[in-house]
Amino acid sequence: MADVVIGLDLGTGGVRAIAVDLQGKPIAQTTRSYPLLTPQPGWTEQNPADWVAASLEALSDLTQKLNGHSATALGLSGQMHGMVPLDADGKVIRAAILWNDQRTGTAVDAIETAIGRQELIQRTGNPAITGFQLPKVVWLQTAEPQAYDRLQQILLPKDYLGYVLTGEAVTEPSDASGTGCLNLARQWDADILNALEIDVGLFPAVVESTAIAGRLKSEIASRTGLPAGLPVVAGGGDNAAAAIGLGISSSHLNRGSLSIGTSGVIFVPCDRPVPDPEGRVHLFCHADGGYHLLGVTLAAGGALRWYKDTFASKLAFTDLMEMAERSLPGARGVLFLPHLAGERSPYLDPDTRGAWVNLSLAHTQADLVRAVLEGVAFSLRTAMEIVSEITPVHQLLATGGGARSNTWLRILADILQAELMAPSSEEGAAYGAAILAMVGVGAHPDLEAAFEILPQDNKVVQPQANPAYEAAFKRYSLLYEALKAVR
Ligand SMILES: Nc1ncnc2c1ncn2[C@@H]1O[C@H](COP(=O)(O)OP(=O)(O)O)[C@@H](O)[C@H]1O
Ligand SMILES: O=C(CO)[C@@H](O)[C@H](O)COP(=O)(O)O
Repeated sequence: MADVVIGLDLGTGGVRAIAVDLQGKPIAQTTRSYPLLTPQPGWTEQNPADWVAASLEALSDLTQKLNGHSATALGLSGQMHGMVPLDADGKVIRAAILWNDQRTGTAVDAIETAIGRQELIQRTGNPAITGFQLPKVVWLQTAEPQAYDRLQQILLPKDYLGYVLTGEAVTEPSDASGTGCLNLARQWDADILNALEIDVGLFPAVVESTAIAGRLKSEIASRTGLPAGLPVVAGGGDNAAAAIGLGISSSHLNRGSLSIGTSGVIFVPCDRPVPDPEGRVHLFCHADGGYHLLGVTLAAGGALRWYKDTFASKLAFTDLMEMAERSLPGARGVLFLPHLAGERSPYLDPDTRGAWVNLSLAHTQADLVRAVLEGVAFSLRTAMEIVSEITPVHQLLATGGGARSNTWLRILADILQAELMAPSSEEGAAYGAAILAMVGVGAHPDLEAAFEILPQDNKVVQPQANPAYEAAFKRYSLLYEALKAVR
């Protein structure tokens, strides 16, 4: 039977593992979920042990579905910006703090005071941002000094999993650039770290995204059914990996991606590092050696999951989509500000919160849930307008759990006024991780060659003009400032 390559994405809601043959065809996939911990308002954490258990279960389950195919490599992707603190024995010191945690506002102020906002943007592409890893390290220094004193290594979520799988601790530029202390030359910025009295030795070596990070340990092989010594490729942060899986690279400009995961993301590749001077959207390294801009809505799919868990726990996401169809474009006047976890683009405000406005006795659940879908789209349109000031984008390939819904894709296309292309099978970042691994082990000579095997059967959603959305977007754009007064 043919060889396959495995891609594993350590997402926020759970892990997805996929086996892909060398012609790009998905052969099997598995998922496992794990809990999101919120020990205090605005805090989000996960236990790395839960990631490891779920990943090993998913890999073992996947191995049993290979039907004679043999795995020849494993590529990694995962949620960005998390902090996994390890002691001298490589043991986890405390729960991981995640990308959408908002406890580090004071640390952000301290970093910008020490370095300067514009200096940070010029060096790293971004200002200090609460969800990034560096503010978490600064927070640990003062809030948990005993833990900080034990610190010997700081890893990102997917890189911690790679460390467990191979014993090697490395990272790669697309994820590392989301820490806030990797400079645009793809090196840890010693000046920034020295100014904050943080030892640069705490951070792992940076290898290329297609580099072999290590080889599967025999104890992991016995627990998963994968071969000992299997090459594990460094991979990419979830958005860069998802973009690679869609063939989005710095050598094909004006074609970006739209991811509706827990977060909502507009990803636009660029061939040179041009930051937003106000830092309203991110500039990160891409997994192809180039760069990309990223507009982020922190609670996108996460806002819909919140709605489901809070108001409709017995319904499936598909039921909620049908419900939204029973309302009208513009949600019959109801607006939703999706700032349930604070917000990144464009406000960089950890303290902003979500809201429904313009409710009346005539409104129904259908209007409320549609307003959530439209509010996420309005938020992403705000980010896309900023990204387009720097590099125009005409086409977006859609990925993430939300891209499974034709209802949400239609709303997104009409509000973003962009042509959306959705792959027939929504594999997301895990698929891109498999593509990176194929290049890493030489199954394809480079990414351009690997892009030739990507599925082309995308569903196209052309934007339709809708005055209701244009009027609603004008009102939506006033909400953030209007609601500041009532916090
Ligand atoms: N059938 C669906 N229709 C609409 N939205 C969906 C559907 N399935 C999942 N979602 C949305 O996708 C989100 C999960 O997307 P995913 O890419 O798996 O997230 P993550 O990588 O953050 O774990 C869910 O929170 C939900 O909001
Ligand atoms: O913070 C960002 C990007 O800057 C998020 O994209 C996280 O990487 C989480 O991704 P999802 O779990 O929402 O896919």
